[in-house]
Amino acid sequence: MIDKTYLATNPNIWDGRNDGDDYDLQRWHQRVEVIDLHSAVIPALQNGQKGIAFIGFMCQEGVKRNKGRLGTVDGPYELRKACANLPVHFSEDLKIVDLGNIQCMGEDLEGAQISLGKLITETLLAGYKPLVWGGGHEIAYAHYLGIRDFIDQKYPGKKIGIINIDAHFDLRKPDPLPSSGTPFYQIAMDQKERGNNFNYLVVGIQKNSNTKKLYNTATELGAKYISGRRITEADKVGTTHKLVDFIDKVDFIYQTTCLDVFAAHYAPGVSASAYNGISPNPTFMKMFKKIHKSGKVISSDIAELNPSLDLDRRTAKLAAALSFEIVKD
Ligand SMILES: N=CN[C@@H](CCC(=O)O)C(=O)O
Ligand SMILES: [Mn+2]
Ligand SMILES: [Mn+2]
Repeated sequence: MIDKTYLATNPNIWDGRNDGDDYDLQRWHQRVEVIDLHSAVIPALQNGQKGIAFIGFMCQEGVKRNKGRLGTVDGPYELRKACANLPVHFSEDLKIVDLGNIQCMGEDLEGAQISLGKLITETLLAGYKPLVWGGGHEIAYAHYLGIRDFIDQKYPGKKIGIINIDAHFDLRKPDPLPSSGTPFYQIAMDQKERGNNFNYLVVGIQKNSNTKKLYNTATELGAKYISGRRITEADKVGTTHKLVDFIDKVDFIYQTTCLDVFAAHYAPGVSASAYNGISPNPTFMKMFKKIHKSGKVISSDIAELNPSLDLDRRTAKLAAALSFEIVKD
């Protein structure tokens, strides 16, 4: 299953404060089992046991092709460090594994996307819920390939819905190459070829971050969106309705978060930082939890962490906080 793009995680990353071995004293670094797929297979889950699998996507080729600021290749490393000290607030029998990383070799983005997709399919087939840490938003096309192939094998005909929390549509047409700005266009074309609807909801869209052409493409492709300025308590009823309506119409959800959806003071460590991005306040977090508690999310990722632009590890900690909500009971 693995090839030259695979790089196992150094178990030393998963280290931090140790308050003791009792379950209620533990932190993530005491629970995460690092698996080196060169010498081991994805561990089997017991009957009924739940599993979360962390995977890193060490890649910035898509951001480079999209003329962005480089640094996302180091995102997975910083994200693991930011998660290591998180307290354990999940059931004692939840299995958490770190399956390692897929790296982009040179300019071979397409090869890395295929490898990541295969690893995600295998992880899903083993019964785990993947949480993939990027990497630029080119992660999304790879992630989709992995989920699509899993659904084809296990649940043929079931509908995939994508919820992208992002300031951007990322619906550019490859010109000529795919990049971090094209993944959802690529997915839309693939779904079309298969005779399926493109079920895509973007949460956090900013007018000053997307051209008219991108809005038109979104309309043509039947994409739905919720503007960043609507993620407020005052607009809660309308946004919740839109969200629930989308969730109800699909069978499985792939949830992806592009960290540049957050305002620059919360998320300075991204290529396309935004002064007017959304806030990770309780209104947003409730919405985020609503998606993840729907029971339909089979896989998720967090993209665009660029540690070289981060301040005081703020963006990494925000990404860790989102990971915490995904993993928590
Ligand atoms: N993944 C990011 N996509 C954005 C980047 C915008 C920017 O760099 O300003 C896009 O292509 O629209
Ligand atoms: Mn974005
Ligand atoms: Mn994006």
